[in-house]
Amino acid sequence: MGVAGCGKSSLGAALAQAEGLPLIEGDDHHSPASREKMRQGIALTDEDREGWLATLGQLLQAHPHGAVLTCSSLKKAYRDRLRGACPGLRFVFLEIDRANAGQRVAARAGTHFFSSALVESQFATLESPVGEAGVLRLDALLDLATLQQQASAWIAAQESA
Ligand SMILES: Nc1ncnc2c1ncn2[C@@H]1O[C@H](COP(=O)(O)OP(=O)(O)OP(=O)(O)O)[C@@H](O)[C@H]1O
Ligand SMILES: O=C(O)[C@H](O)[C@@H](O)[C@H](O)[C@H](O)CO
Repeated sequence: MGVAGCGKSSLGAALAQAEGLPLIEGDDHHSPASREKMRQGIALTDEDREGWLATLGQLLQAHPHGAVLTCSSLKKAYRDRLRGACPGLRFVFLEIDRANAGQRVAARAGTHFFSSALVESQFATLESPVGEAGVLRLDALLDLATLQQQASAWIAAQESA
């Protein structure tokens, strides 16, 4: 979880591969209307995210042996919604600052639907999950291999506890 550009898709893919788990790419499940809004630089509302979160919850339930989901999960209510669908769900929070997120999103502007004009609204919407149970905060500026190792070590530690 985290704002646009924090590295959800990159870490999600690496973690799914390392853990031998299926990957659910949250961005693939936004409605066409939501994708168009984001392309135009219009931030999604709670209402826009409602059906999307319901779909993601159903996808988690369809993978009872586990899965890696990439999902911005910006507000506590969104995370609680997913926890409701999938008890035991844990979150890896990729924390990044505005400048670096803005740079990353701008750098891929030609190939990705997300408008860089929206980065500020992502930070305005973000409610930090730090302090909630089952959350690992990672520094999104670390290299991908290190992030994957830290996330895998956390998962292993929780499973042996
Ligand atoms: N750990 C990292 N170090 C350096 N660059 C990274 C790292 N993780 C991702 N990136 C780069 O940052 C950009 C955004 O990454 P990615 O698409 O994984 O983020 P995201 O959070 O899934 O973004 P979005 O949700 O907006 O698609 C990509 O160009 C990616 O290559
Ligand atoms: O809740 C949201 O506003 C969205 O999920 C965004 O975070 C983007 O889809 C994503 O980060 C861009 O790829």
